[in-house]
Amino acid sequence: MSLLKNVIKNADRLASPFISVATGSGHTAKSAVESGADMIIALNAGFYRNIGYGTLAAFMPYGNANNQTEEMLKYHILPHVSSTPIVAGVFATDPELPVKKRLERLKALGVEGITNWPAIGFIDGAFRDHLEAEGLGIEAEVAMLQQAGEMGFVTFGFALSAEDACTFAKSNVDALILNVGLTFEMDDAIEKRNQLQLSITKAKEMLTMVHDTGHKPFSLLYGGYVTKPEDFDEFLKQIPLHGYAGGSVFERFPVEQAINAQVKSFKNIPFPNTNANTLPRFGNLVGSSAPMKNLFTLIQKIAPYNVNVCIDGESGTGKELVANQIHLLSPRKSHPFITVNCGAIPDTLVESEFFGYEKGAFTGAAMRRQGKFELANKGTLFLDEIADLSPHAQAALLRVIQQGEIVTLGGQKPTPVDVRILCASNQNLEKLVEEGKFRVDLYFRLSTIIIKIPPLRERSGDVPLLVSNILAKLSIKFDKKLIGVTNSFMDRLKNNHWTGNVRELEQVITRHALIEDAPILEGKAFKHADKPAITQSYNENNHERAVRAMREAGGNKSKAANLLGISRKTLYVWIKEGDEQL
Ligand SMILES: Nc1ncnc2c1ncn2[C@@H]1O[C@H](COP(=O)(O)OP(=O)(O)OP(=O)(O)O)[C@@H](O)[C@H]1O
Repeated sequence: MSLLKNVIKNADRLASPFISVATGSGHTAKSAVESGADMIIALNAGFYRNIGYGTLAAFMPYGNANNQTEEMLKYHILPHVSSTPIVAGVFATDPELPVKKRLERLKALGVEGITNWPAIGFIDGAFRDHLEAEGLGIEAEVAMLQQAGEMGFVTFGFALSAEDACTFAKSNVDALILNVGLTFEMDDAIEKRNQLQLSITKAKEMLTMVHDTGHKPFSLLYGGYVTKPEDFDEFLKQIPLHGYAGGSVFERFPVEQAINAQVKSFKNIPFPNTNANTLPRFGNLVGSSAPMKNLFTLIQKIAPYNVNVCIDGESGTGKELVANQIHLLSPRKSHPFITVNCGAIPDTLVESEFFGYEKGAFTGAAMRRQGKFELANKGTLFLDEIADLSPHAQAALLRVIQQGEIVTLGGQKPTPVDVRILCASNQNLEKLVEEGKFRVDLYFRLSTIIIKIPPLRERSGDVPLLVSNILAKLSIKFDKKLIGVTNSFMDRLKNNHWTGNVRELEQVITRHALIEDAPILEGKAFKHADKPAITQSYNENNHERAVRAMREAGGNKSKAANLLGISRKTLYVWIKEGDEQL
């Protein structure tokens, strides 16, 4: 069964809102995948938006809407998507192919779901009456979705009114996308609240009428006055929605950053009344051991103040989750949270990554590009793997921290930026300072507060909670009943060394959930399969372990990182450590 079908079937057990991005280009699809979106909807509206038309242009069946969508999928979107489920927006009347043929072609491309688009619901008045009379109205959309359902697609009824939503629900669509209007950004706070409340009322009315029909399809919100995570949080508090299907909230300029920052924050919104939420947690951090409770208290204390924080912890201990939680508990929470992986920036690109560039600043600079500091303005910048910054990059970073302003490449005058910096490292920064590899002045600027996340082996009491949390997520993902692990397996998990910490635990549980057939995992294969010789040879250093893992994985970096239970980023660091020793 497809991933999408599983999620929909287990909708009431979702731990966090289901977030989809409606895309009309390869660029936005790529960002959606990178941001961890649960689904992508390919709509030609996004295509028109990209070439500068208002979205209404997309509702006109210019040319052949289905040809456009199919080509957009084939040449732009699919090359960037591997496992994220894709839903295609299909026009119910196709001038070129019988609808069944069109759906077959989309199936062959790997599309998992179908929605009615351009939706007739956008059209009203006499024109709609004529279209309905011609058989081009909602009945045609219902018939198209029914055909898609019979062919094994997951069907999404895209509805603009309560009546249309009920029509789709009664025709047994798998899911509804409830459009509550266009997305508007508004400066006037009172007006925005009013408009938001109006769209909440509209969505509530739509969903109540649908539920009154006796149908309870998976329901996603679309559009509306939703530009910030708090806006969607308001909806979730008042209406039993399963998630957000996008609209232009994610496709704002600069697109890549907007999608990335927004999707993550939307997914972080606590979802009321789920099993996974009954676990002791602090935001998305699960834990109840004494060191974790201390950590949560410390985060709570320091988060509201505008101080830079350095997060210190081994690979996979949850440094990014901690950084995100600090941001969410700060007054900056409605501004961007931008992550930079310092290990991934080549030295020559440091300035353009951090500060951005003007059009024409160098060959190839076809348009102005904002740097990470500008993107994070008023928000939080999370510098991951900070120890990987070259001396040159360290100097550039220190300058902007000291001066509170940036100058873009090719730019003339400095622009002030207001950014809180959080950084993380899985190497000992103090030691690097002593060794002269990290600037002491920068270290002091970044480490006003140091937060240490204890390795998992020092808080084995958290293992059962983490296992429950992982199983809850996996049982939805794989549509398997996963209740727990046997006592003997739990003892072994609690006593394991966990070099790769929580990430490694996630990988071990995932492997067992897949290979074992019972709802209670026994972990018979654990010793041999999950603790290969590489993790048992404690006298090997990280570089040697990385090299051995690379050999075992036949040179495949992702596989090697998996074997060690570390991220690819960390694998690079470990491989590089050897070069430095030579
Ligand atoms: N306390 C926790 N509760 C729930 N999940 C956790 C916790 N700690 C870590 N995780 C999960 O473990 C994985 C690794 O977390 P994260 O990426 O934040 O670690 P990291 O320390 O930043 O790793 P790296 O140094 O390798 O980048 C993620 O899937 C995260 O959700």
